[in-house]
Amino acid sequence: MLQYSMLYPKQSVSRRTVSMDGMWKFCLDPEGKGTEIGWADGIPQADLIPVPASFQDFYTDKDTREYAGDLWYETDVFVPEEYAGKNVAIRFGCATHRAEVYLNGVHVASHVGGFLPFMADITNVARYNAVNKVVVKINNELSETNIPCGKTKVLSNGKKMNSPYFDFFNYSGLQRPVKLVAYPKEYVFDLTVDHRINGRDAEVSYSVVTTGEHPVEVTVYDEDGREVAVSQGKEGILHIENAHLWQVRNAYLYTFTVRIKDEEEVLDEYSEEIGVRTVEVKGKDILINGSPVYLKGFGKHEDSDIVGRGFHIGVMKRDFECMKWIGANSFRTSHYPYSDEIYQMADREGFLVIDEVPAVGLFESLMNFMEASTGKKTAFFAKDTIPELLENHLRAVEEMITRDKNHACVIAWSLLNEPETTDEAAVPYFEKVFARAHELDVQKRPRTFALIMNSLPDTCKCYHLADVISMNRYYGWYLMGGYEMCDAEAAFRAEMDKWAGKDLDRPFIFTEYGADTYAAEHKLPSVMWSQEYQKEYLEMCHRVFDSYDFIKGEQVWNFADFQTTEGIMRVNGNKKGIFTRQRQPKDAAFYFKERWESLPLNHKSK
Ligand SMILES: O=C(O)[C@H]1O[C@@H](Oc2ccc([N+](=O)[O-])cc2)[C@H](O)[C@@H](O)[C@@H]1O
Repeated sequence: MLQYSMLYPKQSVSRRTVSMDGMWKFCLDPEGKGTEIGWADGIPQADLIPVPASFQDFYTDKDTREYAGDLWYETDVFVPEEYAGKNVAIRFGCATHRAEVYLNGVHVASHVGGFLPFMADITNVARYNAVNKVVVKINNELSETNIPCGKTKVLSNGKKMNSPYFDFFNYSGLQRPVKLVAYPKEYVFDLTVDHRINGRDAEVSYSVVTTGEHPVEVTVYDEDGREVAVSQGKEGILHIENAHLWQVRNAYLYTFTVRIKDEEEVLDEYSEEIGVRTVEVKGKDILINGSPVYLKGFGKHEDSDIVGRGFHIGVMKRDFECMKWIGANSFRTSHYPYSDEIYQMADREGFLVIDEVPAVGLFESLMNFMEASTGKKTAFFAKDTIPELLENHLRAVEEMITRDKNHACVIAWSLLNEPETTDEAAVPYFEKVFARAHELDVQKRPRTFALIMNSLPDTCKCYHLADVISMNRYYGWYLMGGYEMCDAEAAFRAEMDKWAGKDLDRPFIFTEYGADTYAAEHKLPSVMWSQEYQKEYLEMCHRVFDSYDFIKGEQVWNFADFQTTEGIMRVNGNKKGIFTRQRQPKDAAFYFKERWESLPLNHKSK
């Protein structure tokens, strides 16, 4: 069985989960000698550090914050006697960017890719009714053979440094919850659902994978706990009469319970909350339950003070409250799949999510700036690193879709952010990635990728593969900013006119547009970086959006200010937030609230 294909860990009559979050031992390994000198058995001189969290922002010295290389975590976990005879595993929400896991000195798991969960099966290695030592070796170096892309430099003092081909800070470590899980030998390994609406009723086709031959029963309960459908067998169709559909910002979640039965005995039971809805692209529209929607929302990051990219349940709650207040209905998980809990909350709150794989930096340049807008070619897809990169990319697509396929909130897969698309060599690479997503998703959700500034109607070789065309555009910021705004608008319209001329009969959305804004800066008349300029810039973009009927969404960059690599293009972070990093509104937030509360859900469609 695949290590990564797993249902989110939950308790039930047959399953146990115990949180392993808390203070773990932690140390850096700049010489990369830990494995050789036996750290798998236990790490030396360890500091204590919170899990989940990025390690970088706790410390007060730069060498730690900027550290590139191996880092080690260790904790003790008590495995109860009652788990003996079951499958026992440790589930890591993520380990950024690659990990080796040891239990009592024995290697139990490896994982590459920093933003998706994996399991370490410890059934045969664990000591039962005893304390067990868990050691995790993580490496946070960037390369061109793994996503996200970048490189590792060595400075003249011998220290390594990450040099990302993207702007967000390379936060790393055990950034998401870690859980000890126990489940029966014969267990529910996977559940997949697909929805069809039939008048007032819904038909949910499902398939269940188990590790044994005993019969399977699937029961659906409504929000009041009433049984509304039941079906026998590993595959089948659940008929829900008078179905309560999951709607945008008006969610309804049924509980789907899968039971493996031996006569009357329940061998395993697993429940998941699932919204019943359909997603489809038809002509220039994105349809949810057959009705057109206009996306209003954000590109986001998992990013906050102190914990960095670490999952924090309070930050998640505040983000959703801010998004509800402002009248948003959607977000993109730029530039990596987020922690599971965020999709659960989006399901509950009725948000539409564009789920993005960590394929960012597929364009060689320092932080992706400037050069990208000049039309520079880096022949990225012609490099000899491409076969290995593709393999890692395809696996991330597979792990993301496997993890997120049942979430009602997920309405599209974003398969790359701002790759180089001006070279023919990109085409076969894109074809493989797009084909894999289509093949893996039974719901056949629309696939997209975010087009960088120089991916233009006459230069982009890959847009034909996207079911929804997602544009990242910075006219009036990176191009023709400030007093040149009138030319920026003209150039923006000229590009959109060319797209219109192609008559693609497909929806376009804006997945990025934005202007860096210092929350403390006011200026009349405006200058770039002032709050007044951010609003003028946004008004210009919205004038353009509102002029084209095929534009079916706007996700401004970014929800909040976020930490980046330092450099002359960033003032201690990217300041394009509509909210500050502390999640307080800039002036533009009030402007968005007014606009989004007045735009109907079917804006520009009938
Ligand atoms: O710069 C930004 O704020 C954001 O824009 C995007 O990157 C660009 C950078 C420069 C240019 N350009 O020079 O045209 C275009 C795009 C990235 O997707 C995003 O991660 C980043 O934070």
